[in-house]
Amino acid sequence: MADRVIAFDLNAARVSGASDGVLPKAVPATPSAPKAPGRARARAELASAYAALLGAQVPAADILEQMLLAVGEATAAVTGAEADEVQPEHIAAVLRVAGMTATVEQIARLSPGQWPALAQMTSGQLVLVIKQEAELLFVYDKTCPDQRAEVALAEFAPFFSGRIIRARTSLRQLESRHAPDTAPEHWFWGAFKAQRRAFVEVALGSLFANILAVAVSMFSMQVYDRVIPHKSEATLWVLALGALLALVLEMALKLARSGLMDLAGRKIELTVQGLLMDRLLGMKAAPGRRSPSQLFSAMREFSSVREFFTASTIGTIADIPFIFIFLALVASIGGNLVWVLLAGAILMVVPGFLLQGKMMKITQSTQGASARAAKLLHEAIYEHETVATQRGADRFKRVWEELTTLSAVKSSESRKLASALTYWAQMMQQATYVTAVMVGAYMVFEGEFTVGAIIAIGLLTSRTLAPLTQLAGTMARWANVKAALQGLEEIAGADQVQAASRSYLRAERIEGEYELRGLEFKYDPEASATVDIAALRIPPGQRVAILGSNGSGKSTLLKLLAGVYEPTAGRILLDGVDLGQLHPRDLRRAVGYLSQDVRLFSGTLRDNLNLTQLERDEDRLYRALDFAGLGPFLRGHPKGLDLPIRDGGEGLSVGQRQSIGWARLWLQDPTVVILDEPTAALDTTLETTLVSRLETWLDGRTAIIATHRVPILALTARTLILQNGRMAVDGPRDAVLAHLTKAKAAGGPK
Ligand SMILES: Nc1ncnc2c1ncn2[C@@H]1O[C@H](COP(=O)(O)OP(=O)(O)OP(=O)(O)O)[C@@H](O)[C@H]1O
Repeated sequence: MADRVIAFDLNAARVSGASDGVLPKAVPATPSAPKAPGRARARAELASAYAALLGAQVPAADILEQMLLAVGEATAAVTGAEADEVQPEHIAAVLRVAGMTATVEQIARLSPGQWPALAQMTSGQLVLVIKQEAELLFVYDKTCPDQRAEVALAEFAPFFSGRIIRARTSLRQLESRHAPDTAPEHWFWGAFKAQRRAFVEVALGSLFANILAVAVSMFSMQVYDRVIPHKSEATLWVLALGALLALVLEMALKLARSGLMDLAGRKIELTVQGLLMDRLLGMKAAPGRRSPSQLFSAMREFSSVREFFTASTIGTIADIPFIFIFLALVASIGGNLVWVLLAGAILMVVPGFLLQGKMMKITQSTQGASARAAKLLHEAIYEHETVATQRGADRFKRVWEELTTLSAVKSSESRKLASALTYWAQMMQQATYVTAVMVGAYMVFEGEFTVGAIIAIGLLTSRTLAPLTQLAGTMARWANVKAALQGLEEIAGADQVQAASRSYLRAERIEGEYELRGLEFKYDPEASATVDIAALRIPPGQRVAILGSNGSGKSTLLKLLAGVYEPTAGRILLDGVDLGQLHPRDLRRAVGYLSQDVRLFSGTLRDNLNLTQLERDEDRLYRALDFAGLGPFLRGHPKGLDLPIRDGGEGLSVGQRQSIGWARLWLQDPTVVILDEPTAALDTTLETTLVSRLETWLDGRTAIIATHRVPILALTARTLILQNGRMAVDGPRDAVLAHLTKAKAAGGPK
């Protein structure tokens, strides 16, 4: 054991490398201890090794990001002290995000059943203990040939704090690993399934509430048939008290039931809303997808789904099965009279079923018109300047009036139909009552029936049919909800950048070698290809400029290379791996994309720079701004990084926005940079300064730049020219430029 390297401080530079089998002295962790910048990363590597031991492949870079997020949430303050803030609780939280179940535990003594786990030493260091055999511990040590070292328990114990982070593979993870073909739960009804326990309780509550509800009709029957003829006051009181008690119990049960339903409804709503937002954010930017305004209004329509599935609807549905209990009761009291009720019940709901198609049509046109109106409103507000200066107000007003008229007419049609259905159901309920009493009266004439029985049946009729009146109202709203669900279904079922059902290749580091094979991309399947490149190779670290006239396909090609769009045909390989195979997280980390139009979001400038929320170092944010040429402006600004960015991303000039794009790119520090006209909005002074900084910053990075600017061209070594999406020229920059100048001088095509 003399030659092993003890890994007790794999994650802290200060004592790692203790060599001769003697345990490092415990270093008390003091708040003033010097910062260890690599420590958070080392902890992430250790957690990644632990996850791998449990069969989950989670790159350290992912864990590091999650860790910084967890630390950020915990401290809520943005400071530079990233390293020492990573506590076992944060690591456990990160392992949970990776899909495991993880806890931090205090253990009294070391026993084999506890491992593998991360053990915290008295110095605060973490050690990955793989297993325990007799008096030996096997600990992870990446410097050993088989990545493990043996340590005697007696050597380990004095430095062990007693705290461990223990993770286990969750059932969900086991399922996805070993039974990946199981059909995933439906995005909406699946959330209901998860609440089935609550629904069983609701059904039980409904059963008892409905049984108790019979009490009033039984009370009336007894009073008319027994109490009144015998004038027995005592019985009257007993019966009345019994009926009152039943009513109070029924109310208590219904209250409890609606509380349960509210809780379940809230949980369902939160799950579904979270899932929809995940799907929306994770959606592939595929051409032909629903337009942003359609997506926007589909999401807004969720409110009608939420309103529908409130306690009252669920209560109505829960009461429906008990109609049969009441009918059985009526049959036992009134015999054939039950057919009257049954016929009434059917007549009450049939129109609701028959008119569903018509309701659906009206709903679709109402929703279509209101979605278009919402889009128009959005444009009128956000593009107000263009509308005003280009004298577009009249057109906007005309379209607005058309849409609002259509939507008003259609929604009033739908309201009329809904009220007609409800009134019909109410009328049928009353008509059934009248018929039942009439038939009952004939039965009294025949001597088959008592007066009490008629009273009881009258009450039971109202009771039996009441849920159906509510059902008619519910059915009138169902078309609306169904249309909303269909819109949301498209969001929930949209192709995702990271599909849950497949596994991706993980790449800790991407060098940046591109290879295009038979690449083709079409926005419109009917039209010719916007990009069509048979073969192209870009070695790692090369700087390539892409030239071409407007609409030649430069931006589209860059989006394809950045993985924003997927090729319609052919392949794009990055470091020999198809872009579609690479894990989206690794791709996004390694490939920086600066689009032509840099977008800002409402919040502060800090929020806009730190979209990942991983940046905890204010100094780094300022250095990024310095790189992008915005440093002096913001240092002189009274609000600095807290400069508010208004709704719609207003608050900075177009050039400043492009600088923000550069600052974001600098913070991301990617190995591949894809830039679309990256200095088009910058003034020449800033462009020159930036280009001089890029000389060194671009070193070792693959850069693919669409540009018309000479200073940027000077940074590149190779020039590609696109013509109608095809590669017209590909060669060394100077040769291509010389050729272009000659062709221009000769008056030929550019
Ligand atoms: N989202 C889109 N949907 C449909 N067609 C599009 C879309 N974006 C671009 N196009 C079409 O694809 C073609 C190439 O556009 P692209 O933006 O790639 O050109 P570009 O070379 O970058 O032009 P520019 O120099 O003006 O930025 C154009 O004819 C354009 O009409």
